[in-house]
Amino acid sequence: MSDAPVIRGTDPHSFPHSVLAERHPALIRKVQGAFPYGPEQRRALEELLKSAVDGVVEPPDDDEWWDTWDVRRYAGRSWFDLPFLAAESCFYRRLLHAVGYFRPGPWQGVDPFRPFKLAELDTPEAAAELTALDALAEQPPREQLRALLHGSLWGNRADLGFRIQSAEETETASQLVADDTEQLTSLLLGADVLCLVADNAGRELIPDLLLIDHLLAHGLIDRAVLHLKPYPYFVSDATTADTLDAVRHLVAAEAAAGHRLWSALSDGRLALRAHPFSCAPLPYADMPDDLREEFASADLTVLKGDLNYRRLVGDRLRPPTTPFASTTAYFPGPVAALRTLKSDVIVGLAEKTEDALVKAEGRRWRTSGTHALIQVRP
Ligand SMILES: O=P(O)(O)OC[C@H]1O[C@](O)(CO)[C@@H](O)[C@@H]1O
Repeated sequence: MSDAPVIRGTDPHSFPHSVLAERHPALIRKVQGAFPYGPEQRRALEELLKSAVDGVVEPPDDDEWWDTWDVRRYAGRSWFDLPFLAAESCFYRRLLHAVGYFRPGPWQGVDPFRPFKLAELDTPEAAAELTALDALAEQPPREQLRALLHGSLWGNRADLGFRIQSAEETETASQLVADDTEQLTSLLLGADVLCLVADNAGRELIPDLLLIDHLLAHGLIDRAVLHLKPYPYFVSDATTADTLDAVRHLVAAEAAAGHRLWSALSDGRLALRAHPFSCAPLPYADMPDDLREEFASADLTVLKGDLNYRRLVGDRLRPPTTPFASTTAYFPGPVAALRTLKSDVIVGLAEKTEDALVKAEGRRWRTSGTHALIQVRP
């Protein structure tokens, strides 16, 4: 089914079009408001704003990322004509370039999204996550694991890019459209090494870290490898700096998990990775050999979030009943996806589930973030 249509934003009524035409400009405005950038950066951001709305892709000459991932070929084309995954990825690269993130100088390495990510850590929702841990300890072990998995899953709803467009945070109608929780729990209980491919910082990363801590602290796994982005990407995607912020936050909150995670990082039971491919505009099917070997050496890889899901199954409009197992057969080891639905891509649905969703909501269920899934390919 690799010839299923690639998702693009060409249709003005489509979801990708709305992301490119509305979400990206709103994000630039937010970034402009968050820092006292100098004239050069302000000019570059204004140019990007114009280009994002009605311009074309203009790769900067001094950025080799465009060559590394062969996306300079999109120069001169409308953002809306590009494959959606490439359009978004190129947009974030341009945004970082505009604020001088990669250029030697005082703004080098200053994450334009950091204020938003830090604010996430201080929300009542993040605090509630920690309070809930005490009550959880009273539950039977399998129930604890299930609750932590679901905490990590629903934490994925918390990305800032998504909330820029959908202001309301609907708690109603939340449901799993595919639920392999039992299979995932069994796989985790038999695993020594877990790879967790993180998605967002802040309110998503905290439950991810609590899950990892639980697995390590109870001896359910020996080692965890946490895959992060090497630099800011898709607004709230977690980097090493964000992970350290989250662990420091847990330590400051005097959560025992914070101290245990600190030790696990120090003694190597929790290892961090930041592979360049994590910010590539490509599906995981095209991953380089060293990353493939890394995933192959784990007993289980869990991919978090919508973007990772799109990259795992391919950013294409496949029939929703296409089996998850065959779509991910190329992945070099057991793999699981934990994702709230925030884009058109979906596979692995039962026919009656798809029918019921379409009947009740048309297409909205695909992108509203009110539905989620846990899918596993052992
Ligand atoms: O943080 P997540 O779960 O990867 O979601 C990010 C999603 O937001 C978007 O950028 C816009 O919806 C999607 O394209 C992307 O998949």
